[in-house]
Amino acid sequence: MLGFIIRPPHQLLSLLSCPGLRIPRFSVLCAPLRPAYTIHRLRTMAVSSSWELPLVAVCQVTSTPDKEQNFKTCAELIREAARLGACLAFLPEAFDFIARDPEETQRLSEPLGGNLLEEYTQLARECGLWLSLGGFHERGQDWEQTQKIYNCHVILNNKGSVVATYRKTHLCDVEIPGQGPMRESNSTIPGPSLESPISTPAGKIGLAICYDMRFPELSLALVQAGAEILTYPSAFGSVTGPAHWEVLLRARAIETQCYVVAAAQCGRHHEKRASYGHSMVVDPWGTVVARCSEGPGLCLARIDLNYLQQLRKQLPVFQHRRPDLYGNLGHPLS
Ligand SMILES: O=C(O)CNC(=O)[C@H](CS)NC(=O)CCC(=O)C(=O)O
Repeated sequence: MLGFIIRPPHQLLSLLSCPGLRIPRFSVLCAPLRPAYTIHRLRTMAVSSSWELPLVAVCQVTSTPDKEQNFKTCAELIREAARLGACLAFLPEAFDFIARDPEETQRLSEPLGGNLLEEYTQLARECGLWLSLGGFHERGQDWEQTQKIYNCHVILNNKGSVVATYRKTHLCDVEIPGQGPMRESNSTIPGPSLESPISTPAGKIGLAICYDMRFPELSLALVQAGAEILTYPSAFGSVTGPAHWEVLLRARAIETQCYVVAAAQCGRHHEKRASYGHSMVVDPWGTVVARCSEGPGLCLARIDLNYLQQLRKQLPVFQHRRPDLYGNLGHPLS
């Protein structure tokens, strides 16, 4: 029987539905993987180990313009993540709201010191969880002059303190037939800098947001600065999603030899906008070790940094680069 086990401990996959009544559609359990999950559990209990690895939760939601309802849905998933033993929960880009137009985006936005972040601070404390708030519509210090926001990825520790912020540097101004135009720069100012990876109980996290995943230079800069986990909280389009989402995330994981965590928006946000879903965790080998389906819910994965180190030794691409031929793609961060 053990011959059938193809998933080593770091590749533990589990998919869970959220029991909350307010969540309209649940993630489905991925049936073919269940036997591997069970057998794997028997084996690792004998050998021990993988259950001590940090567990992370990836939350998938359908944000709407209703901020209060969005908070309730996210809070329910975060509490579920804590009950299941996660140390860190990831929320997608625009977890706070998805508005119908730039005017509504401006009106609903808040500063980092506003009420919404305060509620998340209390939630992180109450649950004892670290939170990746993947894209907050932030009124920055220049709000009065610009009337534009930043798309800000905020990391809270388990005491609720803001320990890192990254403001999306590549804005999504694209026009894809069938998807509706995206003009992020109508409401948003691009962030001025990359941020150094931040130490968390799951590993060193490099911060990015959604459309940033199309720029491998950014992921190389983050890994060269020490990232072990890359995060791409997203609200990915319903046309680009099926074609590009998984391929891009797996490519970023393979070429950087990092875990990639991508919490996604899913479903219909309002009459003009829908997102692709399929939140996932990819390991440094490029295997998708956890994924959500199309509806709201969460999935969980264990992060095995020993596996990451072992792989980087076995396949030392970072020692084989030829900056003499193409320059240093991805400069060291300060
Ligand atoms: O609008 C908000 O409130 C929050 N921001 C977003 O949802 C952004 C800009 S419209 N979406 C993306 O970057 C999708 C990228 C994408 O779909 C791709 O790269 O294919």
